[in-house]
Amino acid sequence: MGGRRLKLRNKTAVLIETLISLGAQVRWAACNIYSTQNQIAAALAEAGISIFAWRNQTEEDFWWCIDRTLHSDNWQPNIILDDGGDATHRMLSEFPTASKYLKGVIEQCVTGVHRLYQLSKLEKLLAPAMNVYDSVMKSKFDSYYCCRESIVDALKRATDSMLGGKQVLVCGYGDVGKGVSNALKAVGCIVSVTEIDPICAMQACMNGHKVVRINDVIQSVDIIITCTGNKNVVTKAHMDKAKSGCVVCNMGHSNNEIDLKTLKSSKGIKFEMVRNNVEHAIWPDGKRLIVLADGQLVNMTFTNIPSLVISISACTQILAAVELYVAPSGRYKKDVYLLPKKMDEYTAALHLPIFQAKLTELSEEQTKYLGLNKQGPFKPNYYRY
Ligand SMILES: NC(=O)c1ccc[n+]([C@@H]2O[C@H](COP(=O)([O-])OP(=O)(O)OC[C@H]3O[C@@H](n4cnc5c(N)ncnc54)[C@H](O)[C@@H]3O)[C@@H](O)[C@H]2O)c1
Repeated sequence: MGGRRLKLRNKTAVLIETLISLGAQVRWAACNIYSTQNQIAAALAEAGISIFAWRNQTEEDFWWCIDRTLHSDNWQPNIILDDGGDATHRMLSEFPTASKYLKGVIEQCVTGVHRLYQLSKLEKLLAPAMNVYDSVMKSKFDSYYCCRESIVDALKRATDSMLGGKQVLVCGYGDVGKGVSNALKAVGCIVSVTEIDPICAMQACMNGHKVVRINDVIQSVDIIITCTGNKNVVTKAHMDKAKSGCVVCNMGHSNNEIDLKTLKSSKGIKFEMVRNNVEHAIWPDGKRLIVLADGQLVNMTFTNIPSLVISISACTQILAAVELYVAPSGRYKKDVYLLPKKMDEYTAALHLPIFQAKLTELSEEQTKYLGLNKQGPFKPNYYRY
């Protein structure tokens, strides 16, 4: 099957193209294809990849798509590349016998990673699992560097408004929140941050952001962006208090960081679509909030991921998949592993030539002095980049 080229460069396309070029058979299920994914779905279909996804899926549709991907027509996947853990959990609950063919699970999202560690604690993992979300290259590029650039682009495309001088509330100051806050500050926004973790809160202070509680500032902010990976961070009660014209959007993986479900089922609040993926929520007194992308990832909805980030993510995931697939039995148990440090470094090294970057080589003397191998790994697993 190798060698087929897809016409489009998106994360899924590059991942799937590389997998098929390695001889893998691939099935893809997605939850609610975003507008930017329409073309990619068409390209995948054209290339003969089985896709189970469409827009405006119901919950039932979503599980049907995952089931077709996991177990139908004598299809037995031996590697799951998951994004959120739904496929992994479905395999466990619905098709435990099919999982005997499973050599590994690769998880790329923080929510899915949490779920993997929970399964591991209960000794319920079906196969060795690799947490690529926390690999340095994946997390820094997908979460920090990419979000730092794409939030400005997404807000501009969605609202066509000036960002300078706007009061922005960023909920969560992990890698995504850091990228978002720092980018918006750089274009002149006045950024406040909410955090539950004192270390991240201190980091926000050190970068010049005010650390606040949502209730204390909600009445005055112009833009609210959730980046927590948590649920109901912005509630209906918060939105009741927000000022008219406030933009509400989410950068986290799940669409429940903003409680739009309650808002949409509230009597008296009307929703009006003003353009693709931009809605007004209208209160009986005429107040309007601008809700972007129906609470889904705002950057993914309005912009495309840069090819460098795609390449790094795909590279990390493929290396993890190959490692679990070819590992001799016994190397990995039914547990959750981080990507071996050497592979993280290898991913970085492969991308350095793009920037004409030249690494310094350790001398023999320095190698001995630091107690390292000349070819790496250059840092211990606990090193914080
Ligand atoms: N939009 C994108 O392109 C993109 C890219 C990567 C990750 N993500 C998603 O963004 C989310 C955040 O990712 P991350 O890597 O920054 O995770 P992270 O765990 O590093 O950061 C999340 C932060 O939110 C804080 N938090 C949790 N609950 C909170 C609450 N109620 N109020 C305030 N702060 C709270 C946590 O303490 C943490 O510091 C995840 O859902 C992730 O999947 C999105």
